[in-house]
Amino acid sequence: MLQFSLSTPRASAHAEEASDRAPTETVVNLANAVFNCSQEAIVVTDTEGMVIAVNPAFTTISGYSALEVVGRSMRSLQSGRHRRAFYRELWAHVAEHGYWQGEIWNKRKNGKIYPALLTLSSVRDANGRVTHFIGSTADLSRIKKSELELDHAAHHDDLTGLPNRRLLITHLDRALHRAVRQGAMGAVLFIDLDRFKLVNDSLGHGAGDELLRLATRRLRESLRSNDLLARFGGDEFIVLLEQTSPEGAGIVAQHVIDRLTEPFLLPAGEEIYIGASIGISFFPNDSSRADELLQHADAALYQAKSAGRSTYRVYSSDLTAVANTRLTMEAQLRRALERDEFVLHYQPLVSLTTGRVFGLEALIRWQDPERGLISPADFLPVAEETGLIVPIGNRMLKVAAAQMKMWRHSGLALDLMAVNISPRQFRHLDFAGNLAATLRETRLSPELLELEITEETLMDSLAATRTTLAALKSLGVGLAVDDFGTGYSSLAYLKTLPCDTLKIDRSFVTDLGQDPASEAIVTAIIRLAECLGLSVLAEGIETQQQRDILAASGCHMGQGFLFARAVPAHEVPSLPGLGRVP
Ligand SMILES: Nc1nc2c(ncn2[C@@H]2O[C@H](COP(=O)(O)O[C@H]3[C@@H](O)[C@H](n4cnc5c(=O)[nH]c(N)nc54)O[C@@H]3COP(=O)(O)O)[C@@H](O)[C@H]2O)c(=O)[nH]1
Repeated sequence: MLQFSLSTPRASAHAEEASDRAPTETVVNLANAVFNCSQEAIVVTDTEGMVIAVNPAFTTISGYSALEVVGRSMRSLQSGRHRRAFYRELWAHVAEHGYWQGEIWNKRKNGKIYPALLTLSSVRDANGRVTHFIGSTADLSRIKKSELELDHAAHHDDLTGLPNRRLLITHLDRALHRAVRQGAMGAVLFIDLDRFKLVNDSLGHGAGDELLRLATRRLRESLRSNDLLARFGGDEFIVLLEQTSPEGAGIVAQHVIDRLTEPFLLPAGEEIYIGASIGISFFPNDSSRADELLQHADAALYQAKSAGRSTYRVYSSDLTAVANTRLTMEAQLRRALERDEFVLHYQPLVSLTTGRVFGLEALIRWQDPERGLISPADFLPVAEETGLIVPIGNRMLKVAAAQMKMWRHSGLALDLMAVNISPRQFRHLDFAGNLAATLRETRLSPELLELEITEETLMDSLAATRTTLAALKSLGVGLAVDDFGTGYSSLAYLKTLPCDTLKIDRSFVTDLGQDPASEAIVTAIIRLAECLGLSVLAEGIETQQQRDILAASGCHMGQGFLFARAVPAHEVPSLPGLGRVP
């Protein structure tokens, strides 16, 4: 162990003070202990920079033993990363202030360069003459590594490793400046995975995460190495293309869609089909602000989704108006939900042979205080798109169940309350639990409630549908396939679902008596229902002729304007054909 006694003026003064209280030998021993036990590398040089002593921490950090460096010039230990001017300034500071502190690059014996915090002090004798220099360095490699890791974590997405929204904005800002400077065109592609939420909701978040990783890989493979791919959040990705053209961006968008439309094989063996919709905005033409460009691409994405998904759309200024309307509508729907402005109207379900009203279909309306009664076609698409349909639908389910309970209690001869369930509501993880709570709260017998689920929703994700239907069925409610005939039902699959009723879509009923093809389809649906042991009900009956054809073909239940339009709750007790329990 090297022995070294500190002898700076301050140290001397302290030593003298201390000598009044403790023997000088003790102070020297303490100084030795500090020198030898310090975790910082300490190097003592003479005024020419020749190393006189180093402590054990120096050996640990640098890899040099004391024997290897003592007697050598400090210069031989420099990293070579700093210019001469840097050292000139450093020594000038030491000369003026007696010390210098700052970050510096050092070199280990194995040649590796590492960052260190150096404190360099001059040591003066009793006459104020500089006798030595002491350099004390703390190795900053670990701290720097943590800083880098933290920086990476703050700017990248954990799951996919892609740049996150923050880093994207930084890149987009720079790309915008470059485009303006160079007079070039760039594009922002806003990508949303189609049907991703369905996978997440039905197969769980683990499967969803895996799908996002696989999708990321495909996206990377679809792009050039200098295109930026970022995860914007959830199932949304952004691609930033520089030096491109409308044709070029269109080709990239189509290629991305094609690649994401190919099936994905999850590790658990499920084969998943998703696809993607893309909105494109161009810079600097559409905007020279990053946030606006993203908004524009998002508006175009909305158009792509509305156009049937798995396609792309390019932003045009008219889209801003459309997006604004959608945003306004979303805010209005939220407020309407808070203020309880959604109401149900009820359309009678009628026996085609006797004309008796045996049930009701609950149909939502928005009672806006200023605009009056708003039809579901005008607000349900936005409610579905934004997910607001879940709380709205659940509220309506509860209102319908409570109302049915009350009407039954008051003696109305009603055997069925049919309620429409939206695709998103049906796929929501908590749907069956919510329904169970509604049945408990309203104390309605479950067999009096029938859930109408469209054929399209049922055919969307077969495995998940089966699980949800089984959960609903176990609660004892009835299940009807709504708009039957408009989807692409696999009859083999339909046979295995626990459904009770097929509702023939209005489009086939409308043409009855005029179009033999519609008559043939309706007859086929009625026969199919018979074979599957299901009830059949025809929607949209408007004429006596339609009613007669349906009844003659074996369909004995129906609804439509011929009998009654949907009416507010207070009109239900006086509906013609609605009896009372004797
Ligand atoms: N998720 C939910 N969806 C709902 C809810 N309430 C309604 N809806 C869906 O909105 C769509 C439009 O509904 P609406 O404007 O109420 O139209 C219904 C009937 O008024 C209409 N109908 C009934 N008979 C006739 C007829 O003879 N002619 C004619 N032109 N239209 C008629 O059909 C609609 C009922 O359709 P269906 O549900 O398929 O039985 C509609 O798709 C509703 O499903 C809700 O609470 N939640």
